[in-house]
Amino acid sequence: MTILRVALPIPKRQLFDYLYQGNELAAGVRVRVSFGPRKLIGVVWGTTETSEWDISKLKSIEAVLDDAPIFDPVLIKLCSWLAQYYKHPIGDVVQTAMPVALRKGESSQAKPIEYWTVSDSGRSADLSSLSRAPKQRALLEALQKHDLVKSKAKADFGTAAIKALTEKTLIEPIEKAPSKKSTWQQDLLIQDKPTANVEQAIAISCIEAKLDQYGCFLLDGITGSGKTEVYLQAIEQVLKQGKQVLILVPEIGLTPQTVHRFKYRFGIDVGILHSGLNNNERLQVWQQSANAQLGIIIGTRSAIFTPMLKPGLLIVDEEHDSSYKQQDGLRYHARDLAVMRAREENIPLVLGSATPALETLNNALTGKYQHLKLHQRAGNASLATQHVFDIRQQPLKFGVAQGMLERIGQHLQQGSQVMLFINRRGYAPALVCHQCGFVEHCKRCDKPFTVHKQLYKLQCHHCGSAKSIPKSCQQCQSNELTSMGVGTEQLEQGLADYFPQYSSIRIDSDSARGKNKLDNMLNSINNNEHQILIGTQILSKGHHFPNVTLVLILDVDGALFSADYRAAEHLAQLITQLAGRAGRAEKPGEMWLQTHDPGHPLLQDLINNGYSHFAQYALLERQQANLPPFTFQALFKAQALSARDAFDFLQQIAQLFSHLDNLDCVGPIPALMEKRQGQFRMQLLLQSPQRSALQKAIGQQIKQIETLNLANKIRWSLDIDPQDFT
Ligand SMILES: Nc1ncnc2c1ncn2[C@@H]1O[C@H](COP(=O)(O)OP(=O)(O)OP(=O)(O)O)[C@@H](O)[C@H]1O
Ligand SMILES: [Zn+2]
Repeated sequence: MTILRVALPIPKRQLFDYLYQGNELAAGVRVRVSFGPRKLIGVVWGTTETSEWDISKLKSIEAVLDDAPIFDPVLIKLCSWLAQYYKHPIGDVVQTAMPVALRKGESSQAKPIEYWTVSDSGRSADLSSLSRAPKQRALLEALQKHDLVKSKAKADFGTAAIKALTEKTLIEPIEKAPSKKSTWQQDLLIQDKPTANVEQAIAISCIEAKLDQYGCFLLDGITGSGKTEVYLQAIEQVLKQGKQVLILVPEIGLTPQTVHRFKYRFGIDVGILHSGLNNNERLQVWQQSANAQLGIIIGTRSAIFTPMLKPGLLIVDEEHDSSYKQQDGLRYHARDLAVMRAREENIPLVLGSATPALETLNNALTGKYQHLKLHQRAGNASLATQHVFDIRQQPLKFGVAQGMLERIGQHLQQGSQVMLFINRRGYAPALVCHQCGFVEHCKRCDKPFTVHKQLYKLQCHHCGSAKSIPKSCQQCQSNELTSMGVGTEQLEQGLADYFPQYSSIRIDSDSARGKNKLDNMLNSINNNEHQILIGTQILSKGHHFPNVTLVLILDVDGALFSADYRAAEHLAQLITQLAGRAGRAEKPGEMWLQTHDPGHPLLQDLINNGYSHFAQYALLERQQANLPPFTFQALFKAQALSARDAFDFLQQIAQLFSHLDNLDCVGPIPALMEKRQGQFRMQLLLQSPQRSALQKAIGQQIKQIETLNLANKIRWSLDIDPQDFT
C-alpha cells in the first residue's frame, strides 16, 4: 500500500492524498479519484509516508489512466516551479499544462484524424468540368495534390463545396491513424537561402557555438533586419543533429505566411498549435512532439508546455509581446517560463525583437543574456524615416489632417500602399447630445459606449454589453445626437469617400473575426487588392507588406499621459513596430505620427534616436523611480459588488505584510478601471528590491490569505510580475 500525492483541479494550494494498492506509481501518471461527491482526473505528483489527514480515512485511487507518465521530468519540475513562483494551486497549473483531451481523461493516444481524399473518379476528374464552381474546383485541385484534414478543408473551402463534391462522388472521407514514423530527418531538404550579412552571420555563429548547453540570447534587431533568417539558419543546424525546435509567436503572428516560411525552408512537416485546432488535433501535435516525430513546433503562449523527446532549441519571437503573459488563472509569462525550460533542458533560448521589453534588455545589458544586435535592414531595404506632424489648430477630417491627406494621396499615386493606425475600433468612442452634453454610458462599467454604425449599436468595449443607437437623448429628449471622436469604422468610411478610386480594407477585431478571415485579409493586401489599410494593433505585429511606403499613426496622445508606468514602453514599441511596416522592400518608406504634443521628450527621443536609445533612458528612469526591473512586484486584485468588501479584504492582506521592512505595500487603491461589469475593483501592490524577499513573504502568508473570511465571498487574484494595472 502506498500513499500517493495527487494534483487535482481544485482551487487550493495543495496536493491531495490517496491510497494505492499497488507499488509505486510514477509521477506524471493520470488517475481518477473521487473527491466529495465528484469524480476528478488528477495527476500523481509523488508519494508520501505520512499524511496530514487520517490515513484510515483516505480514499483509494479508482483508476490509473496511463501506462507511462504524460509529463516528462522536466515538465514536472516546471509545473512545480510555476506553482511555487506564481503561488498558484498546483492542480490548476497541471491543468494549464495539459491538452484539453487529457484533462478530460481521454486516452493519451490521439484518435485517428479525419481527412478528405479524392475518390478513384475524383483522381482522374477533369478540373475544367468544374469551371463554373470555383470553390469546388479549388478544393478538388487541392485534394488531387494531397489529402486535407477535415477541419482545414471546411475552413478554407466551406461546407457547400465539400457537400457538392461528395454528392458527385469525387471525394470521400478517410481516417488516418497518427503517423508513428520519425523520419523527418531523412526528409530534410534545405531550400536556397540568402547569404547572411555580417551581423546575421555573427549572431548565427554565436548561437551555433552553444547548441549543446543552456544559454539565453537576445536577438535585438531593428524591424526587417532579418531576425527570422537568423532563426532559420540556427534551426538548420539543430535539425541536422536530429533535435527539435520549439518556436513561440504572438497570438497574431501565427499566420500561414509565417508557418510557410519554416515549412518551405526545410521541406518537413511543422507542428502548429493554434486556437483553431480541435482537441484531438492538438493532442496529436503534443504526442508527436513528445515522440520526436516533429522537428519543428510553432505555437502561441501555451505551446511552451509541449513536451519534446529531443529538445534542441527554443525561440520566442517578438519576445516583448504582451500576449505572452496570461491574464487570468495561472498568470504566467511564457517568456520567463521559456528561460526556466531552456535551463532545465540544457538547451539555448533565443529571444527576438526589434523592441525588447525593458526587463529583457536589462538582462542583456547586465550580461545575463548574450546581446546579439542587427543594426541594418536586410537586403536592399533601408529603415523608414520617422516624423511627427503637429495637429494643433489644424482642422481634422475623420481624424486626419489635411497635410496628411495630401501625403497619402502622393503615395497612392505612386502605386504604393498606405497604412493608417488608430487604436479604437468602431465608428466613434462616444455618443453625445449636442443640446445638453449628455453622454451615453455603460452603467456596469461607468464608461462611454462606443458607437458601431454598421451594427447600428452602442457597445461597451469593457463588458461587451450592447444596445441599439437611441434616436433621442435620454436626458433632454433632443434628437441632436452626434458621435464624438474617431474609430476605425469612421476612418475607413472617410477615406473611401475621399479616395474613391482606391480600395480600402479595415483590419480590427470586428472585421477579422471568424476563422481564416485575417489570413484572407492579409493575403488580399499582399496581392495588392487594397491600397489603403486601416487597422488597430493587429496591423502592427510582424507583417511583411513589401508595398507599404507610408504609415500614419493617429491619436496616441492619450498614452503620453497614462498613469501606467509601462505605457511609455508600450507606446515606444508600438510606434517602432508600426514604422517598421513601411519601406520593407526596394521602395523607401516613411512614418508620420499626428500629435498635439510634437515636442514631447518621448516622441522626440524615439524619432531622432531610435528605440534602443529610448529604452536605455527609460531603464534609467525606472531605476531612479525604483520600478521594475529594478524592483519586484506582486499585485493582489479584488473585485466585489461592494467597494467596501474589496477594500477591506485587501486592507487585511496589507496588514499581514505591514511589519516587513524590505517590502513596500501600496494601497489598497482603486484599479485604473475602477468599475467593470458592475463590480468594484481594487488593488494592492507589494514591492521589494529583492525577488526572494517578496517570494518568501507571500509564500508565508498565502495560506492565511486563503482562509480570510472575505476570501470566499469576493473574487480575488494574485499576479506575480504584473503587467496590467487596468
Ligand atoms: N541576408 C539577407 N539577404 C537578403 N535578404 C534577406 C536577408 N535576410 C533576410 N532577408 C529578407 O529580408 C526581409 C525581412 O527579413 P525578416 O522577415 O527575417 O526580418 P525580421 O527582422 O524578422 O522582421 P520584423 O521584426 O520587422 O518582422 C525578408 O523578406 C527576408 O527574406
Ligand atoms: Zn460595460
